[in-house]
Amino acid sequence: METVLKIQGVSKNFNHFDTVLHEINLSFFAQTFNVILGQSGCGKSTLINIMSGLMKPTRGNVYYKDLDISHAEKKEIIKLRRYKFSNIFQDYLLLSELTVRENIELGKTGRAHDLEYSELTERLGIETLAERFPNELSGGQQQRVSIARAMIKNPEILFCDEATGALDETNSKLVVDYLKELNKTYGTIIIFSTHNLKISTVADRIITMKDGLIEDDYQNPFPQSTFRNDIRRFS
Ligand SMILES: Nc1ncnc2c1ncn2[C@@H]1O[C@H](COP(=O)(O)OP(=O)(O)OP(=O)(O)O)[C@@H](O)[C@H]1O
Repeated sequence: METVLKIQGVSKNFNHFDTVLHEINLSFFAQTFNVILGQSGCGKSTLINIMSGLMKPTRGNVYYKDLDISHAEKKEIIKLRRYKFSNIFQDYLLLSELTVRENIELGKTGRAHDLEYSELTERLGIETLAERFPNELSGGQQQRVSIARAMIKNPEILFCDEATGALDETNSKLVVDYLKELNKTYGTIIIFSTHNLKISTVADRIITMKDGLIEDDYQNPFPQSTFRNDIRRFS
């Protein structure tokens, strides 16, 4: 399988002494759905931000194919983030002065493989909200708008940082099933960080983190094609 993203010896310190990631080594492969599981504070968001070129590691390297993102020029990272990478952020980051439609269309690249606004918003159950402003939406609606904005460019890698945290079971299923479909249809690499164990049922691979370290990393022998979030127990 083709390696698309490779993290080599990545550590991150905040304030010169707080080490929140310790020498992480990971590779992500084409067309895979990956879940990073771990409790709050274990370093998932920091790792996602570093992998997606939003933050520099203190030590180590992040490669997108042959490009060392951790040492690349800003303009190369901007181009990569414009066309290849997309992030769903935990705190939505919607622009308050723009409508839902304008917020979502900000994510477009203008290239042929952008997704259709109408299909995307229908799939996410937000098709009636186009003219509203973010402060007129519930938390779950805002989260789905931010998901649509990240999806619309149909990226090669979609980084999802606790992307269903504000959603009820029905809407979590809408989102996770759509992510799974994008993964199957377009080969989108999904890297989904969460503390919700249930989401890992649809993943090809499950990486668990603890205290800034990779604790476990294994293939899911039976990835589900749709998200069963009504399962209460795991065996
Ligand atoms: N900018 C920062 N400055 C200092 N410490 C930070 C900064 N960002 C994160 N941290 C610390 O790094 C550690 C990891 O945080 P991170 O947000 O990566 O964890 P997480 O696993 O994503 O948590 P959650 O699931 O709650 O989002 C935490 O102890 C946090 O307090």
